Amino acid sequence: MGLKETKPKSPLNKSFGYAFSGIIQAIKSERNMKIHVVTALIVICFGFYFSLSGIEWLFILLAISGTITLEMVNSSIERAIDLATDQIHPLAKEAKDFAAGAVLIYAIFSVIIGIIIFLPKIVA
Ligand SMILES: Nc1ncnc2c1ncn2[C@@H]1O[C@H](COP(=O)(O)OP(=O)(O)OP(=O)(O)O)[C@@H](O)[C@H]1O
Repeated sequence: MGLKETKPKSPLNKSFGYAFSGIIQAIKSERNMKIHVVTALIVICFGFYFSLSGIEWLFILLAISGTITLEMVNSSIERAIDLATDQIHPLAKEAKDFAAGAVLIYAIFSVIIGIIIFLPKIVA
């Protein structure tokens, strides 16, 4: 019998606790997470300064939450691969590079959203 069958399910409050500690641990241990969180706080301050509309906030919050979420998934994929093998393997490389590519695509999309929303307000 594997760990999955023997381990009882965690109560909901404990699961939330694990999730929150995962977020804190990711911010503490990942340089990119720190960059994303600081950038997000700066963008949110700009958002209040420029009194963004509801739709504009929606896009900004989607960009921020999507980037941070993908960065966490990328970091967990990196850890899972490092745990699975310490060998150099083309599949390990692809898995890590695909995950990093996913973050990059969303980050570029987020920068474009930021430019579309903030640039006209800054130049006005
Ligand atoms: N086991 C492996 N086999 C083959 N290539 C690997 C392996 N581990 C890492 N790589 C290559 O090295 C790159 C860097 O891997 P690493 O685990 O150091 O991530 P990183 O880019 O430093 O991540 P971060 O800076 O977010 O911690 C990967 O994107 C991949 O191309």
